[in-house]
Amino acid sequence: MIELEDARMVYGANVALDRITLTVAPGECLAVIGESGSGKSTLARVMLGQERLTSGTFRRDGRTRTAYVAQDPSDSLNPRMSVGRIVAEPLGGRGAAGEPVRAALKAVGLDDAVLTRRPAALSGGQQQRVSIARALVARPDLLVLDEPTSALDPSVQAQVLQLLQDLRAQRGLTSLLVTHDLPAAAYLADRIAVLHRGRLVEIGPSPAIWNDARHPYTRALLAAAVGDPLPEPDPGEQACSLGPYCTATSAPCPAIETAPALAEAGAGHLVMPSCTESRGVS
Ligand SMILES: Nc1ncnc2c1ncn2[C@@H]1O[C@H](COP(=O)(O)OP(=O)(O)OP(=O)(O)O)[C@@H](O)[C@H]1O
Repeated sequence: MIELEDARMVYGANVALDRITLTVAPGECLAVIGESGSGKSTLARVMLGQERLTSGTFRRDGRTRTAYVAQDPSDSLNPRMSVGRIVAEPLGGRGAAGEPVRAALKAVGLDDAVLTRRPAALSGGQQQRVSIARALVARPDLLVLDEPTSALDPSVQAQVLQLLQDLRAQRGLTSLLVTHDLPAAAYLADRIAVLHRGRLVEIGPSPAIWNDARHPYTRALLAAAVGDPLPEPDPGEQACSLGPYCTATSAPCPAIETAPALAEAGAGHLVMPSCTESRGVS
């Protein structure tokens, strides 16, 4: 179990994470979605143990092995190294043509012919498969995927998502998927956490978020994902400034600043209160 409790990360005047409480259960894929600047990458770095929280608690077993798949394989793969050496990196660079490397390549659908090739000789989809093989080779306990398909052609994105889904099923991987791609999150993840300006505004099982999103910000993300116009605000349910239709006169909406943090509860579907609820207006 990996847990964040009341986590805050502050960089100067920027609050990247604000009172985040959530868990990732063994074998679970938790997706974290939100726009650019919402705090997703910061959360990923904390989960990888690369950064310490400003306040709050991060708990995971000290022996947890983590691995990371970056957004753009052309940036993350060393162009001067062979595929075999790249995949062997987490093993200390040993065994570039050894069995673990071959097995990792096989698991991502690549054969031994790629072992001696340089990344530039491969397609974008094959390069991302190489970075997934590198992440898997040392059998991590937690895999962090940062926008793993967004640098790929749309036709290849579906194949890589399918691969990740197959790997989850075969290996029972525990993973954190960071993305702004809500359909990808709904496809791959068991649960989705929605971040806005560092705050957790909604969290729940993927089908609940996809079919029954409650927070106006999540609804706006969904509408954008499927190319619909933004949903009309419901006058009976006033949004907060985190949604597109808050009528608060100051931004960010003071109601949101003081809204209680969501205390994530297992498989439950939790939503940050709207403005009116937060202000106690009936
Ligand atoms: N090292 C840092 N120093 C200063 N500010 C930072 C740092 N890292 C993140 N931030 C700020 O924290 C906030 C959250 O950034 P973060 O990169 O986590 O968001 P994100 O959702 O991952 O965005 P993107 O999708 O663009 O990567 C932003 O306001 C960002 O400018």
